[in-house]
This record gives sequence, structure tokens and C-alpha cells, in this order.
Amino acid sequence: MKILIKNIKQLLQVRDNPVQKVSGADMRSLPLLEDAFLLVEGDRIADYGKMTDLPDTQADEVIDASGRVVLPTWCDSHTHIVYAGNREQEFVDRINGLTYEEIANRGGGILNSAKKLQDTPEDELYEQSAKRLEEVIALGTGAVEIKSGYGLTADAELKMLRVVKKLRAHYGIPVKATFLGAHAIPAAYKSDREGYIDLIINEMIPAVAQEGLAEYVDVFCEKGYFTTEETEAILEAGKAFGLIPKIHVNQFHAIGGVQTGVKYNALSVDHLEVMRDEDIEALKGTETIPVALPSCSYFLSIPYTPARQMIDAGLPLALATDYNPGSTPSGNMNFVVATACIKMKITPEEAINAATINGAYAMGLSDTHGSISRGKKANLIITKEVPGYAYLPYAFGSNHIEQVMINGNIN
Ligand SMILES: N=CN[C@@H](CCC(=O)O)C(=O)O
Ligand SMILES: [Zn+2]
Repeated sequence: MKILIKNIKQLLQVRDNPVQKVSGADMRSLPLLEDAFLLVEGDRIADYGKMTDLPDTQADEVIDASGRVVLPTWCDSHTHIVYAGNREQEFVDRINGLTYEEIANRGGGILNSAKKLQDTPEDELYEQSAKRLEEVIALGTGAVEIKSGYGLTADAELKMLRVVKKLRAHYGIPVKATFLGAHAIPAAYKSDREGYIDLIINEMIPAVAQEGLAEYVDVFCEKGYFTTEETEAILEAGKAFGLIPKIHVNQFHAIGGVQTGVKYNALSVDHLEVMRDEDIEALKGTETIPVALPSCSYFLSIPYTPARQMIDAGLPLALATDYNPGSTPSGNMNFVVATACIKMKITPEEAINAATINGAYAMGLSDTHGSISRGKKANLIITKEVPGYAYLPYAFGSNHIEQVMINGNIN
């Protein structure tokens, strides 16, 4: 099957020589072609160029993208979309004055979600999660990472990861799995945190590895959750089973989590709402990509990751949703890109780089996703008629997407 997309107003993120990620000042450059064509063969990008150079080719289907922008689908490298129910009551409680921390201390928060998830059968959990995945694909996400961490028992953590595996098998987009047993200390281990860490290290990680259920290992390295020493022990154990670290750090407090991530060669360090100069320094010259989650800052009214400062310091940056029931009940990458521009003062070019090629890097997918390059997967967003790509984050809150193509198929 050959599909020709012609008359594209702007074809974004065109890279003849694909890169793994873009950093610092290079993030300001978003290579594009105006008045372009794109040829899809099977599930791959076969060719692209200016309309004036359109080869004489027979296509099975022709899409006229006049007035429209075409770009690679979003790569959302940080989500928790496998969860049960919702936490709308906590949302109301926060409006009425309680803090996220106070709610967690009263047994709400992650423990509330864990209780719900433990009581939800696997099939039902799959159905709820599949709906969310379908929703985000329609919003232009074409690759996603999903974490466990709302199980907090060996059985429930494995249940979550089996749901992720089923989602991967059923949907055409890459779905990367992360084991986040160290998301919170469960109530049963309240006065025996060593016991829970022991369970993670000696039972959960080996079981996850044995079933091949995850590629990454994550820890919520934060005051009141897991210390840097505990994080190190868990990452060490994960690494022994081939799990690559990808961790939650610096959401509320800077306790050295960035340095721990760098020490363990984490693929990414995520959140980073509270960053000291030494945390930015620690990331320089490393392969660890910082990931910002602006929808979380928006929803919790906490500081935004100092993305401007980090990019100006020469770092790469990825953007992701953090879609989860507590801190970010939204999986909309379009909103993430707009919020990054509006609140973090990064340019549309930087934000689109952060949400495509750098998001792909944060999931180990740069070779196949995240840019318009020959041979990469044909996962594309075709917008409605728009004045240009900066209009996408500018006119925030509207849905500018007309069609989403996954593996060469229009969804
Ligand atoms: N910060 C830790 N974990 C999730 C939220 C957890 C929750 O409130 O359910 C996050 O990334 O924001
Ligand atoms: Zn998260």
C-alpha cells in the first residue's frame, strides 16, 4: 500500500540524517519543508521532498494536505495510564484547601489508587486503560511509555505490567513498560519500609524480569517516598536483571535524585520541578535526558521545570504528559506542548523537538520514531488547516488534529 500526502503546507521535523536527540541551542532549529510531499509505503516513510520535486509515482491513495501541517506523532515517554477508577474527590479536596502532600499523608494519593487497582480484575483494568490509550492516540500520540506502581503488591504490580503487555500486543504503537514498584510504601509496610524494599528487590524485580514484563525500572525518589540510598539499591537490583533506570526526581524537593540517576546512567530523569544549579550541572555531558511534565505543574499548581534555563545550559529536554489519576489526569500532548511554550517560555521549535525526537530518545526509540526520515515508521499527525506550526501551541485548547496515521494506516 502506497499513500501519497501532497501539497503539505509545512512538513516538520524533516531529518535526512537522523539524530538520536537534540540539545541546547540546536533545539531552536526545527527542520521543515514547505509545499512538500510525503510518500508512505507499507508502515514506513519511503520518501519526501518539495512538491516541485514530486516523482512520477503511482499511489494507492492520495491525501491532499493543502493548508495543513504534517509532523511525526508525539512520543510520550512518561505515563501511568494503567490505573483503576479516578481520584476526582481528591481534586475537589485540593480545591477546598488540602495539599497533595496532606492528601497522601491521610492515606489518599498513590495508596488510594493502589487500593482501587488491587480490587479491579485484570480484564476490567485492561478495558479502562485501553480507552485511555485510544484517547491519546487520537490526540496524536504514536509511541508511549507506561509505568506500573499502583499495585504495590507483587501480584498487583505484575497485573499492571501484564495489562501493559496486552496493550502493546493490541495497539500498533510502541508501548514501553516500566516497573515502578517503588512508587510509595504501601500501608501494610508502613512501619517496615526495609521489608517493602526487600520485597521489591528480591521478589518483584526477579518476577518482572522472569516474565519479561518491563524494560525500565523507576523509583519515586522524593521526601516521604524513597531516599537516594533506597533508590540506588533498587536501581542496582534492576540493573542486575537488565532493567534500565528511568526515574522520578526533584518533583517537590531536590534530594540528590538527579545525581543518583546520572550515577546509574539513567535513560531519563523526570519531573525536575525543583532544580538547583548543581542538578543542572550534574546532567551536563551525560546521556541522561531530562523530562519535563508541564501538565503536572499545571494541575497541582507547583513550579514548572526550569526548561529555559536547562536548554540555555546546553541540555536536551523531552516533554511528556505524566498521565495519571492523581497529579495529571490528562494525556494530551498538544496541551503539554502549548503549556511548555506558554509557561516555560520555550519556543514552539524547542517544544516540538522535545515532544517528538527527544521523547523518542527517552524511550530508546530514536532509530524508528520521532522524525520524518526515510525508513522510519509512518506515524504522522495531519493537522486541520492552520496558518503555520506555531499556531498549534498558540491556539491552545483547540483540537487542531484532523488525522492520525499509525504505521501507514489512518486511524
Ligand atoms: N510523582 C509520582 N507519581 C505520579 C503521581 C502519583 C499520583 O498522585 O498518583 C507523578 O509522576 O506525578
Ligand atoms: Zn510519573
